[in-house]
Amino acid sequence: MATSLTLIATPCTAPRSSSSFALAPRLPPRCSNATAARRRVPVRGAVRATTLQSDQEPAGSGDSGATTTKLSAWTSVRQERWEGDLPIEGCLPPWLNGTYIRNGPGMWDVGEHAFHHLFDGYATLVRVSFRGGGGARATGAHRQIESEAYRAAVARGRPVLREFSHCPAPAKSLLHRVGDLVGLVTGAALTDNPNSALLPLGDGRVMCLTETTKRSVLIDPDTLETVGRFRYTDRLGGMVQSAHPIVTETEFLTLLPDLVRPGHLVVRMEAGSNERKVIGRVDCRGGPSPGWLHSFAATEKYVVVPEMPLRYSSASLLASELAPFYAFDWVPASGSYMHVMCKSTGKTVASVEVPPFMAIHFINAYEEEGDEAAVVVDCCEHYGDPAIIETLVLSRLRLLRGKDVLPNARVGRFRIPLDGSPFGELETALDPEEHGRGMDMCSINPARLGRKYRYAYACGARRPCNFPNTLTKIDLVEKKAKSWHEEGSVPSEPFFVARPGATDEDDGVVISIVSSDDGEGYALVLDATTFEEIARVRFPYGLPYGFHGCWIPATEE
Ligand SMILES: CC(=O)/C=C/C=C(C)/C=C/C1=C(C)CCCC1(C)C
Ligand SMILES: CC(/C=C/C=O)=C\C=C\C=O
Ligand SMILES: [Fe+2]
Repeated sequence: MATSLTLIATPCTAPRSSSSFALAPRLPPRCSNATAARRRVPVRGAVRATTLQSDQEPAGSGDSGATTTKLSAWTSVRQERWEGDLPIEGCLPPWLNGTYIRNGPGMWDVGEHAFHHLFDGYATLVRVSFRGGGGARATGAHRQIESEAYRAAVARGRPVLREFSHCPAPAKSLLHRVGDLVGLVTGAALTDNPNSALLPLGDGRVMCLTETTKRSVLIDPDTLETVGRFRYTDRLGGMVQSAHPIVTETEFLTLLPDLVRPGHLVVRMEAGSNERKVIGRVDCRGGPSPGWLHSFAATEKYVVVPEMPLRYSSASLLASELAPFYAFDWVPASGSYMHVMCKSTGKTVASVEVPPFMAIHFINAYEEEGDEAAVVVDCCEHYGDPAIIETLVLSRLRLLRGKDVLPNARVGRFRIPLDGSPFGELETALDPEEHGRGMDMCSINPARLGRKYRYAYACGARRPCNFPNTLTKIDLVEKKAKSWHEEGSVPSEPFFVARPGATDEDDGVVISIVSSDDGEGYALVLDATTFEEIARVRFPYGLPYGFHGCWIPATEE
């Protein structure tokens, strides 16, 4: 593991104590916001880079009521590559040995171009490696993923490929227009910006991907370097995929939406292989194209394929124009469905109509046996309303801090009967007031994947707010939630890491990266049982928001 500077951490101090030092980054970060000034603040002999107030923020808009904000969550923190030792406040558990990496957008500006939507940002990795116990230490790193989309944008000073909310202007010459058309039909004009999932595969490789099938990349989890392309040896084709394959030690399961003949291929790839094999195909029931499928769920025996009324817009993709929801149309009359495919036979064993739903992230699913055999599927459900997509527009995130404009969300629980009934149920798993009616960016104990489970960790809301601002532990049995909140701070997905040898479902820690109101960035470690803070590990500068994390346990030394 490369580290650039000497350690000045003071392990096992009280949480939030400031008895440790920030270190100078190898390259000082630059805030891309042209109006933001920067200064270097000496901290006990070391230096800390701080983003000063951006005038994009209206006075008095912070949810702390302050007139200024230094929050870095929605700013491009320009950091091609940074590595360093990180001071620890609090006490890391002795067993916490390994690397947490988070992927997400983090660079929303290139040249003169400023992206419009949270999902557009170029993929940015942030790593914290922990060694707990007596000689506790933590090291950090921050690096851009070198996708084709990112490299081309940096070279040309503007985005070149289609991103989530951005379509490049059509070419001027006839010859180039023909080139554009070929790019649209083949999918070559789409981004490969892999800012969604970060997947340690069963064979040790670490993959980053987005929803286009164009290119997924492999990264080095120590240096965060982009080491190459993940090349599939099959010829399954297609333009889009789920951003959240379900990965275990032995396999990689994913869904490939078919935009031509509306349906989904359910595919599996064995650990160590580069070849996806088709398990089966599910036809869509509503039209005119498959529902957006950012994630899905699976039980031990079945794969659950969701079909919601926010549907891919083929016209938007072929004409390189934005649809009402960027690449999607909201078609409520087309209905909502859930399909269940048996993993071993590829047969669809249930296909039911369900109440209208809107879900980006599925939490988990499990089988219920007996006379009323069913598949239970949980998701972060936005009350069948696609408004959440618009909530994630960057100007709204920056300008509406402290305004109560975050749409309500809940833990939606589907019950899909396996007896041939035509309808499935959708209920609210616990009173949404328990988590402030905000709910997204979830994780569970991976040992409970596809099995009956009790706890989910997610971002909830302390209102008023325009974005989820708490970390919440949901108890689906007691129907209660415990929350962590810090005024004005934006925490990212709480990621559960089990204590080695644990048998209780919540025996472990939860890690999140927080961008705080005072411009700081730190990794927060909560005790997953009590949901109390046990440590924070500070970066010497503020960090941008990010989506999803992963954990790579240290190998024995
Ligand atoms: C990060 C996240 O939650 C979602 C990202 C989705 C992306 C980048 C979607 C990209 C797409 C295009 C650029 C055009 C084709 C359709 C679609 C896959 C939505
Ligand atoms: C950040 C987010 C939704 C927040 C809703 O409250 C969705 C991110 C999706 C990418 O993985
Ligand atoms: Fe996601």
